[in-house]
Amino acid sequence: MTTLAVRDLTVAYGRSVRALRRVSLEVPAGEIVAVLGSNGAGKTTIMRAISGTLRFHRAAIESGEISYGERRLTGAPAHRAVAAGVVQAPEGRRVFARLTVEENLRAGALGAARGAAGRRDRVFELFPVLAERRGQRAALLSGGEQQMLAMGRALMAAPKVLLLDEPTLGLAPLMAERIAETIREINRQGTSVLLVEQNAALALRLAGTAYVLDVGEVALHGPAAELAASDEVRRRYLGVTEEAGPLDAAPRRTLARWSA
Ligand SMILES: Nc1ncnc2c1ncn2[C@@H]1O[C@H](COP(=O)(O)OP(=O)(O)OP(=O)(O)O)[C@@H](O)[C@H]1O
Repeated sequence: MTTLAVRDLTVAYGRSVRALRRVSLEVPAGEIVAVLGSNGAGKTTIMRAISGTLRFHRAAIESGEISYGERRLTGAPAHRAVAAGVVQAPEGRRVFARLTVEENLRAGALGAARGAAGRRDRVFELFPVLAERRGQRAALLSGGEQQMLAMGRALMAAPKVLLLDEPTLGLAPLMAERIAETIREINRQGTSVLLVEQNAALALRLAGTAYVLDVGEVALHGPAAELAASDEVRRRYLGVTEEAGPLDAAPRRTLARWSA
């Protein structure tokens, strides 16, 4: 079973902004792993480091390792990560606005042409609305549909590990819920998922394991259900106040701080 592993990763933008400090995390085969944290905590930077896109943001790995099974991905360019099976859905759902849905999907299969038709059919099964709109330009899709297309495009590269950066950002709750269900289904069909989310409640429901980043360091990590029950996570990331009182029926437990 192949694990995506990040070990002691330190990343800096230019010479002065150290965005990650000795971050370690693992995505075991078949799991959904969530990374939570407030603005600027370093969530996007982890994704960029794994997907080999730091260089486009004038950032570099100072120390540490990234590997997928036996393959060392530390500092590798994006195409090597993709070839290893580690694929990120486009950041900020950057679909090709002027291309049709189908053309966008075809673009995602570049480099993985064999079996592309079958994978496209699977994407259409996961997202029936994309099948209905296959001939339509991506610019005409709603925000949620564009997110579906971004995920569909990543799936066209036949990922073993799918990297998702804030897939529910800016979506209405119902649409966010549909995206969440699809992430679960993608995982059920055998793809591991590393999910970065500000929507901690949603991420903790989906994930088996979660990491909380705080100013570039892993502050907590452990089983998602335990994190969801911890006072600190509930207060800081789930918006639950101390005064929630008797109406607040969710289980409350004190969580020991895990070491990173
Ligand atoms: N292109 C960049 N140039 C310089 N500093 C950057 C750049 N991108 C991010 N940073 C800095 O790196 C740190 C981590 O940012 P990052 O975007 O990874 O956090 P994040 O947890 O994804 O936050 P958000 O939820 O706001 O996207 C922040 O201090 C941020 O200001």
